[in-house]
Amino acid sequence: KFECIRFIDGFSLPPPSPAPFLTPRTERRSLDLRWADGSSPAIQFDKDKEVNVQVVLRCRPLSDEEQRLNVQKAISCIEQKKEVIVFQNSANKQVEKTFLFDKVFGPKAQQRSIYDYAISPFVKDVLEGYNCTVFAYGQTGTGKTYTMEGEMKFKGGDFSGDAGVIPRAVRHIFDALESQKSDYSMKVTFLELYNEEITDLLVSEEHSRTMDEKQRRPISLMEDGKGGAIIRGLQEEVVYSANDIFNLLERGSAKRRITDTMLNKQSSRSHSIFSITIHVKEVTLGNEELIKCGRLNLVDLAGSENISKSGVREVRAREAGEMNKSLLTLGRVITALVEHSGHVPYRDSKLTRLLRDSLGGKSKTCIIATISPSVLCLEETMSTLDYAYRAKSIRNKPEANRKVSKSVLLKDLYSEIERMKQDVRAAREKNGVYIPPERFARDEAERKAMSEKIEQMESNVDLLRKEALKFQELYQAEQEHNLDMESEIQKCKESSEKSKKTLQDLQGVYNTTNLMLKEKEFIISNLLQSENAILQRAKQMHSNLESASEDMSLLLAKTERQTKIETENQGLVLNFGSHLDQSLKDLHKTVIGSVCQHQQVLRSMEEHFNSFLSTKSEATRNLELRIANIKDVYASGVQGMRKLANVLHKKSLSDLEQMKLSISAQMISVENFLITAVSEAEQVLSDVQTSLEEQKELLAVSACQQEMGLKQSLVSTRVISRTTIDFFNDLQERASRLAATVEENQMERSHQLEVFETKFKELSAKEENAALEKIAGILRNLTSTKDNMVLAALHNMNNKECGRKKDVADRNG
Ligand SMILES: Nc1ncnc2c1ncn2[C@@H]1O[C@H](COP(=O)(O)OP(=O)(O)OP(=O)(O)O)[C@@H](O)[C@H]1O
Repeated sequence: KFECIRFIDGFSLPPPSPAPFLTPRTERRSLDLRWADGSSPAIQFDKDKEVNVQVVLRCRPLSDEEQRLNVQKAISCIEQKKEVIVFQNSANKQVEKTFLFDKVFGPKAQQRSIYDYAISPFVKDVLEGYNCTVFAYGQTGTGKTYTMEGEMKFKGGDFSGDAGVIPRAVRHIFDALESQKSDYSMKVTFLELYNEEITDLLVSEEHSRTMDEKQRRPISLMEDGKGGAIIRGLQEEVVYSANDIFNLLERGSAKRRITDTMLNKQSSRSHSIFSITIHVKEVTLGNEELIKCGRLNLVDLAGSENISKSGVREVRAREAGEMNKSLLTLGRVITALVEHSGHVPYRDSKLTRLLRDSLGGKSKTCIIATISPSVLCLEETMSTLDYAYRAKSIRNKPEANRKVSKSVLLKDLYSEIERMKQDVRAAREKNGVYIPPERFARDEAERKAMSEKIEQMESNVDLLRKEALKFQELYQAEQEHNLDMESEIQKCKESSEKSKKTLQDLQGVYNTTNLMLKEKEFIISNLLQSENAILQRAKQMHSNLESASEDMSLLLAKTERQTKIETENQGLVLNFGSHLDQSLKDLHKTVIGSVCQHQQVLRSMEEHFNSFLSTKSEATRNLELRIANIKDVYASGVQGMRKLANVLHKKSLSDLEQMKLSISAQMISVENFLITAVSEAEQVLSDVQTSLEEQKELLAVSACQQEMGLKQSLVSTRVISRTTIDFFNDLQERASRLAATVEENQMERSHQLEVFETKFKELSAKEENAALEKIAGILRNLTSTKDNMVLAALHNMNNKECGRKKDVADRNG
């Protein structure tokens, strides 16, 4: 009979089985193994020291087949920089995405390098009493089994260069123990998790055949009530040498379920966990013997695969679905750990229950993510890289297991032996009864209590299921309501878009009106300019008239008639000037009035537009605020629902009553939330409608005002143009009259000038003749005077000559 062995204090390690120095023979026993015990009284070194899960990436080379088909590579590994670059084609562009890991191994990396870097340090930690886990994760056919197991044929106890992590770790552990020269014992387990069922890979065919039905209990995973898991019925094999382990490995791995898929000829369809547990004896100063215990878990996960790509059908497709399900749970656990969510869904799959201590627990963990370089596997490669990259952020708090004194271990062992002896005695003495009555009674009581508990739990589960259904319905109703709200929001958005459009149209109308007004202003300024020019001309004409009146007054002074005409003309001109002044004043007033009117219209329109715009923007702001509020309410509602789901989940495990209370409270809160959301939505709708009504009214008023303004401006423009035309007609008439008068005056003046000219000519001719006569008289007088003077001078000169001649004659003679 195989029995479970109790552990000291709920400790997470297997029981202290005899070390080589205690039991020098191989034995096989069925054991309860405890994993991931949250309450482990382990000795804590660096209690608060958290370390990240180490993530190593390995990219395999292209297979012979892929090379033959000339498949393109989409991955580049830069080992020195610990980077992986993925080349993706998106919208005819090549996009590069880079991922950074703790270590990157390219296609040429050797099995030995990976072991030396990723696993070798764990051997020392295990011998120090730590639990360590290495697991390989990746798409089907990317080299997980190759990395973890590799070549498993051991010739003469030695392995080839292709041997993977497991055989290398085994050899390393034995070498280390030998060099330490310490006493130790070692046990191994090898299990397979297939379709959520655990199979022992170390049970030999012969052994399972000899076991009767009762003895062949299925291996079950049980809660230990402290957050850990117990694998009931898993065989532990005590080993004494590396060769023992190699033999077991060959046997176990041959039993793994493999199949031929399109991606891998020997695809593992299950997750496998190979564990080595080592007890090492340590002698303290007081000569007390302590036992250290460490465990190395080596996990080869099934391939994460795309069912259509891997080409599996029917049974295999279901199998792949199960595999993906447990991997999905693993993904959710990683996400929850990375995001520090309150609830980590370890319990959702056996795989995550087994790996609990390795992810976010007290173990030291290394993940080897494997990928293919092929461009055809890009989608799965990206998913593996994302998965592995996220896992880098998981933090574990490694703790070494408590060292147990040898005496305590022996005490436990003796009590165990005693129990077994009792069993044997009972079997011998009472034919057909295999256990002592006390134990039978105790077991019966336990069984009864358990079955009661199971019944109660089942009824609880039913109730919870019903509650969950209710909440699912509530959630669906809420989702529908949210959809309605979303469509309402969409409608609101559309109406706000329409309003924006109308506003833009109005803006356009406003712009064109502005342009028109500017044109009118331009016309008015032109009119003012022409008015100024007319005024100038009038002034000029005025000055011309003044000069003409001066001329006329001159002429009037000359003739009586001229004076009369002048007076008439002056009267006419004065009359015209006053008329002209009056007309110009009228025109000026009309123009100023029209300009004022235009300006008023413009101002009122501008004010109206400004107020309309501010109201509009206020309404839009309010609308946006309300939409944001609704979104917030919606988000908080969803968050509330999520929290509610979490709370329900937790509560369902412990206290149904409390849960009911919480459910009713939550229901009230959900109801309140719904009522608030509905009233909010109604409020928003009514607000939106009122704002739309207001906008409509504003638009109608603005249109009326614009129409009135335009009509007024049209009327005033017509008045201006009519006045201007009248004024020009009047001006033309007056100008023609003035021209006629001026012509008349000119004719009169030219006649007067002609008369004046003839008279002047006559007078001047007379004066000229008189002057000529006078000049002739003067000249005559002057000539006679000169003649007389010449005669007198000649007489004088003759006298003087006669005198000189007399003198000369006197002297001579
Ligand atoms: N780094 C590598 N170097 C050489 N060959 C490799 C490498 N990685 C994988 N291979 C080869 O690729 C094939 C598939 O590898 P393996 O069976 O280990 O993939 P797997 O990820 O375990 O797939 P599955 O999930 O289907 O079990 C094997 O023939 C293996 O020898």
